[in-house]
Amino acid sequence: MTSPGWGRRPFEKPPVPEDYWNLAPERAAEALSAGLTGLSVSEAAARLARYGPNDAAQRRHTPLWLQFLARFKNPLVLILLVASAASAATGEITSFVVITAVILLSVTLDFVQEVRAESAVEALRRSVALTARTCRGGNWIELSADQLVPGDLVELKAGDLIPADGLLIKARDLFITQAILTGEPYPVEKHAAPLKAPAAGPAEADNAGFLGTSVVSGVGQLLICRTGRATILGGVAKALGERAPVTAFETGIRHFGLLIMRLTALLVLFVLLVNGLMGRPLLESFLFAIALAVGLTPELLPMVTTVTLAHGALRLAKRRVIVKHLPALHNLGAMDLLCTDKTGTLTEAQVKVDRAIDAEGQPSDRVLELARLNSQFCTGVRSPLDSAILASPDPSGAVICTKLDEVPFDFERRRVSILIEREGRAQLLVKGAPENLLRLSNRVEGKDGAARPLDAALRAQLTQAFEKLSQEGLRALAVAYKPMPAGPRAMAIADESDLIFVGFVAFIDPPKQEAAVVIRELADSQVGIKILTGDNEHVTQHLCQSLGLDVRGTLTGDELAKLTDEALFSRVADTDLFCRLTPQQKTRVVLALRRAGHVVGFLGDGINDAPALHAADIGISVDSAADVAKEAADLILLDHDLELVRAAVEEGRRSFENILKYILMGTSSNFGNMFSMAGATLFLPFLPMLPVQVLVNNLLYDLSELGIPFDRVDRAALARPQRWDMRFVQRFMWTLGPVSSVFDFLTFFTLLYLFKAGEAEFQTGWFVESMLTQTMVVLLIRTRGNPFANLPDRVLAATVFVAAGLAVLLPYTGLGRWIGMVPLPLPLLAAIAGLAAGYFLLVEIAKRILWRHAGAPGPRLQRRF
Ligand SMILES: Nc1ncnc2c1ncn2[C@@H]1O[C@H](COP(=O)(O)OP(=O)(O)OP(=O)(O)O)[C@@H](O)[C@H]1O
Ligand SMILES: [Mg+2]
Repeated sequence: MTSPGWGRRPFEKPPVPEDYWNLAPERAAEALSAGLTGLSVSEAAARLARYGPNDAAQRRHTPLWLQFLARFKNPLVLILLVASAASAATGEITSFVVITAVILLSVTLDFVQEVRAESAVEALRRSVALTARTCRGGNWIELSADQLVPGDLVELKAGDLIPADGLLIKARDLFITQAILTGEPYPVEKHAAPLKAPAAGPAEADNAGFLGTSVVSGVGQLLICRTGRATILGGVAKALGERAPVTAFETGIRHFGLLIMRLTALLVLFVLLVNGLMGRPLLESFLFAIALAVGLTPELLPMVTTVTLAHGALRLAKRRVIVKHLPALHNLGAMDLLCTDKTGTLTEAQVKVDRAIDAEGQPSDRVLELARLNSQFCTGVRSPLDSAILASPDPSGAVICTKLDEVPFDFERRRVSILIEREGRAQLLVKGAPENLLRLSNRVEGKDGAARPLDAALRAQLTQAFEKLSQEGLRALAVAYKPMPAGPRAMAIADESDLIFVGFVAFIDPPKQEAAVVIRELADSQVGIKILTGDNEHVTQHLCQSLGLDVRGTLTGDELAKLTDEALFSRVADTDLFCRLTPQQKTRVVLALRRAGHVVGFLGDGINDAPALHAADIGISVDSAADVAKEAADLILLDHDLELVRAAVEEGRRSFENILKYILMGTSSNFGNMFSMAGATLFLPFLPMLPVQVLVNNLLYDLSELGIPFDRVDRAALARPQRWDMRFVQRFMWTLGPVSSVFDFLTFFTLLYLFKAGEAEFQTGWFVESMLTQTMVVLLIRTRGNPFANLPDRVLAATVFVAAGLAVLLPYTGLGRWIGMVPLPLPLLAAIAGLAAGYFLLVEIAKRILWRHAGAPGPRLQRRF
């Protein structure tokens, strides 16, 4: 609802050079006229006005009256404006007044509804917007990231998405993934020290942090130098965070719009031609043709779509689900496959240490002590495993040692290394996935503390011990260490070799029984589940067993790495468990599933889930997730509960169905009426309806449809994924359109030959008949089954009956007379009622046949990438 500021002063460029990373922090702060202690509240406000908000789109809020005026740029409204001017110029005051009223009413209606819907949704979106810890007026506060300005000071910690571009003024073991900028998947370490040699580009600027990159581990402080569009990423992506891909439903709606436009053009030309040949007055023919075009256009479609989606989003918000991106609801309605992670979704995420055992399988305090030191010093995202280790009883009491360095956890290595100094000796402590640690070890520590070689037999024995733990459903981490030479106080990944294996820490994480119930419900409504996890296959299989889920096929990351995309494509269908996946492999699986024609949802909360969240049709995350995951998601669950996903799927299907109702109405009843109107010009000696009457007719029809976004939806429509099927819409149109026309011609016949109606009476009679049938028929079309068993929502019932009632009463009022209507005799009204009843009966029969043959959701298209 905002557009780039119209003719207003553009935002200023930030006062630092583009290669500000070559400046010392003090120089940069000076250039920014800020200190290194943050801004005052008033200064920040002034800067926000000068440099603009920190979002890539940098939109100024357009005043409401300008937004309102902007609607008059719509071609349809322009045609109407021309028509009203033409009427005024030729003295057709009645037409002029009615057309103007129609324009004002429809524009206002549209505007008010959309503004209300969008501001409600915007408020929801803001409630889950990214925040940054910022120093303002000497206090550290959590601030919405779009409020940041050059000169602000921001704190960074593991899991954060960097909110703008800036210079690091503090950094401790700070590792940042810059894949989005440089394509480099591994995190790079950043320092607060000035660069030794000037850096040519951001890739070499090890002292700067950039918008959109994420903190893997460590902590830091960033002096914000450039915000919004002045950032590197902001310059590239005009609207960051707004997911551009159009949903299949949106494409469908566009095709539908084109179809209607073509038909309208044809019909209008036809009418103009016929009237011209028949020598009717030019202005009147023109106005009539215009009125037909207006009548045919589904002008409320954008409003109905937005209001329906917004209504769905608000209902979901009550159930604690936030929709960040409205069209995502379409995809939710179409989703037939949900990929999910394990921890927190299928388990309670209440991880506890079950036992710690040494290489011989005996309980060992030493293992726990080393694990605890490792967890205590690691600065990466606090994993539930670390929290569990730190929460377990401490047998050894506080050990006195200092941390020298760290190589943080990442999902490729699956381990954390900490270099410590203890009693004057340097030691490397490694904790991570057992397979990986066993591979890196060449010795084993015995009970006596002595290390002996790790031979093949011992290796097999340890692998077996690990598998046994996993099969019991216990997650396990291995612990290993290595004495380091005195001197160097730093370490690198290369040091993680020739380790001494010490033992395992095993964790329990109780399965979430409710999840199994929801998974079954999802299966009943035709949404399949696949589990994509970084954990190993034994634990995951055990978990599925204890939840009573039967799974077909398991694929591990190692196996997956050997498959080509084609081979993977042929395997995904009968594989339900994907284990030990790296973040990139999660993405590969999602893409393969999409290629197989599925509409794929992905639920995950970790940094490692972010790429797959992006790749899926619908990314779903939770409020407590890492920033990157939240940012990549379309849907945020405020509670980590699969039931919310089920509710969201239902809501997606509900909005699909309600939008479809409007479209089906437009293609059948409305289309049929306008079609007959054009046809009637062929043989009637006068216009079948006056242009103003057509416009009023259209206005009342619009009024009757206003309740559609709030309507109830059949159970049958919620029972399976909803896909846009243009062929079905067309079949609907070419069946119900003619049905409507048949009755229209029967009405003509009745009026002309049975009642010998004159021009005004004919036009009035037909107005009433067409209004009655057009509006009331929604009560039949809105449901796939028996309309008496599936009653409409109160709002829709009210709009329909008010519109129909107004249509019947209008001829008896002054207003009716003014637009050329005459009161209808009762027998004629009765005949019209009879005709309408016949029409409803035929529609009901045709509708049921159509739906019976509608078959499964639309064809599964193979997608190309
Ligand atoms: N804090 C940690 N220290 C050492 N190793 C870890 C740590 N956290 C995770 N790992 C290792 O990395 C593996 C993958 O991590 P994790 O299980 O969290 O992946 P995931 O894909 O997020 O799983 P899930 O589907 O359960 O969310 C773990 O199985 C474990 O071996
Ligand atoms: Mg996870």
